[in-house]
Amino acid sequence: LPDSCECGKLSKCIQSAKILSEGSLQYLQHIDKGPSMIEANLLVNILGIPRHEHDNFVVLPNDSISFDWLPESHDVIESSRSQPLLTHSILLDAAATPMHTTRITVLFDEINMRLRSQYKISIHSIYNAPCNEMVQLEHPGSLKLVLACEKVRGANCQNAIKVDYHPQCNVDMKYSTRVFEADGKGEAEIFVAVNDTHYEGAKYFIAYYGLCDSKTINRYTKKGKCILDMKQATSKRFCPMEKGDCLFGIDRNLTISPLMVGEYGIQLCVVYDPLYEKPPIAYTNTRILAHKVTLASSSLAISSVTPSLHGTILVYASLIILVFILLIAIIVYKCYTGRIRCCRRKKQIDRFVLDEKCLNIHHNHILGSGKFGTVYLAQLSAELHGPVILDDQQRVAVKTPYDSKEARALFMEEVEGAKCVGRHPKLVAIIGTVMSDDFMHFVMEYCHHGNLKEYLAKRRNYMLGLQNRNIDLNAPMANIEGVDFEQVFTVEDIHRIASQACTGMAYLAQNSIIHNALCARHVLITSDHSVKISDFGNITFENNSHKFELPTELTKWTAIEILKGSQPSPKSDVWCFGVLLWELSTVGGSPYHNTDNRNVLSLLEKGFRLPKVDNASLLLYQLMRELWCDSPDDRMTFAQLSSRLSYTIQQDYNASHRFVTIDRFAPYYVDSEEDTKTLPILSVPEPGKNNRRTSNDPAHLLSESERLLGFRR
Ligand SMILES: Nc1ncnc2c1ncn2[C@@H]1O[C@H](COP(=O)(O)OP(=O)(O)OP(=O)(O)O)[C@@H](O)[C@H]1O
Repeated sequence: LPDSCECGKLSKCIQSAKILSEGSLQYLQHIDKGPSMIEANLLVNILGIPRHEHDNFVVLPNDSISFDWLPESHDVIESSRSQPLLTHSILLDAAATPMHTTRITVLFDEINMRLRSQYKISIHSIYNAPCNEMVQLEHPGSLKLVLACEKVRGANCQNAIKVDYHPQCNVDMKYSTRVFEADGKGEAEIFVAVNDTHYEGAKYFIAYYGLCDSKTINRYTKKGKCILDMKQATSKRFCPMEKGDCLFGIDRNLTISPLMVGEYGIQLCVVYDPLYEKPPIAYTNTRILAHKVTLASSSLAISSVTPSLHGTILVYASLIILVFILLIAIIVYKCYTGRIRCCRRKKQIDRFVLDEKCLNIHHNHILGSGKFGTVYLAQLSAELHGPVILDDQQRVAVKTPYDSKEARALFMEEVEGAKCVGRHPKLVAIIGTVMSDDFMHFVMEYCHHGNLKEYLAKRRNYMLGLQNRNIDLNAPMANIEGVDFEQVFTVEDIHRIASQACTGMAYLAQNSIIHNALCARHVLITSDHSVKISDFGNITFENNSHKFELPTELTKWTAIEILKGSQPSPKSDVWCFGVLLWELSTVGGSPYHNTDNRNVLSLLEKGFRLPKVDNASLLLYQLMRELWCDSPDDRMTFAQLSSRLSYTIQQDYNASHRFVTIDRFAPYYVDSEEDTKTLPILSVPEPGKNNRRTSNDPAHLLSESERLLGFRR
């Protein structure tokens, strides 16, 4: 410590803190916290925090400490479990213990308690009581904790927690294939060769195999990824060679019978845990990446299929062709008898092309404008029965690019992105395009309440109006005369919108699509107040080396690793989702509202995060913080987030007041008007506009940002 360390300057004095590499599980008890929930109290000892004359550091609950399990990313059975939850931490008397000790209480669901063994406890900040100072640790100290039987004081080892290593998938393997005839049917065998020496200590292997679903097309390579749908996949377990006591013998061939034309996929996992007697459960709604087994569609289907199978295939193929011809005949007949009058497609090349005559654009009704185009209200001809059910007025939204080469290029990106993502109830659906040399129109579902950012601002202003009239809707006998409940916003609305947006994002992630621009402005609200994710102009695909260009206007939503130059992943969308949750909780506040884009990364690197706000419960804020972990690997997936959200909503249901509260003086509303607008790409910024907010003095920037982010000075 430098001599000059004083109160108020401690954050500069403290470089890092270590935590004792062991924790102790003090006691374990069943507390009735709902079905199958177990509450555990853990003692955490902290070592190595530098001492100081004012030294009396403590770890405060919530923000300063986090508790994570260490899941394995390729774990096939992980997604449907809920994570352990840090419910509270209590400071123990620091003076009475030789080390700084804190007690935390963690809520496990019973399955996790039985199966999971490794957790990480991280201390992010410490509190110095005499100085009334929160000190952010530059490198959060982390403690890896194994919940092993002997660490549970007073536990009966027979019944204590099992140390468990989950199956690890994506195992190196080689396979060979054989096709043969059995009982007049075609059969195939896949022989798996695993290099056992790599997997010493393996209890057994488990292979999942079945028909390969290659629907997820990589935009750049145009090839599909092989994905196994666990609803249809079969599993088989086999043992490493030498294991005499293996229950399942040593044959490693997977028999596929009867053989069907198509590609097959195989995924191999290794199980180490001696206590893991049963094969891992593969939940039926899980889809896992698999190696493609090429024999099925080429060698097997064409050259090796037996005559009887060949016959069956021929019969099926002829039937399909017949049905197809019949369908075409019906469509042609309907077209010529005038039932599909308007939108007979000229070309069949692009299924999204619409006839201009089908579209009546209301040029005087602008829904909004963005970076590269204007969105108008329009109507489709009543005769057009597209894939999307429209309202009774057949209303749609039509985007038209500004008149510039750059705007048209961005417009085309968005159209291509929208075609790529496919259809999902929580995504704005593309209805079609109308293109000519003179104009370009992108026709999409109409969302009556517009974008979420403006939707929130409208409700916030209405509720401020109620406050002006001294109406407190949360008061037991509130005067609700004249209150328009369409215009108020509830805590339940926060939860509902968050869950619906999460469903849409989970669909994208499941299809390896990264949105890259998730924020309240890009979420639209329909006439029945449900959510649709929009703006697919920035999408990329997982594991794609294509250079990603960060949209600068989204810096404040962008994940830390992307700001540092890494490639995006679904986990970077998870970060954006955290910011979206914050926007919801502030009812449309602007994140880091008074911080210049250029300074966001350095603040995040220092560990600063958006502060907790009143409408977010502790649980919800804890969840947001987990979405803003530095490392994408430490963030949960959208599938996990979805179950965490439902859990949080359930827990918050009784605790929270019904209507959101609005702090009219909250600083994050100051610029929100400005943030709802996006300037057209051709517009020239007002001179000196950016200079208004910031000072060039980095020290000033930091302290100002600290204050704005909610840290006490
Ligand atoms: N399908 C739709 N239904 C109703 N309103 C829409 C629809 N699409 C867009 N809008 C409105 O038009 C506005 C402008 O949309 P647009 O996509 O051009 O820009 P943006 O969402 O602000 O994003 P960006 O400028 O980054 O492209 C939106 O904010 C929304 O209010």
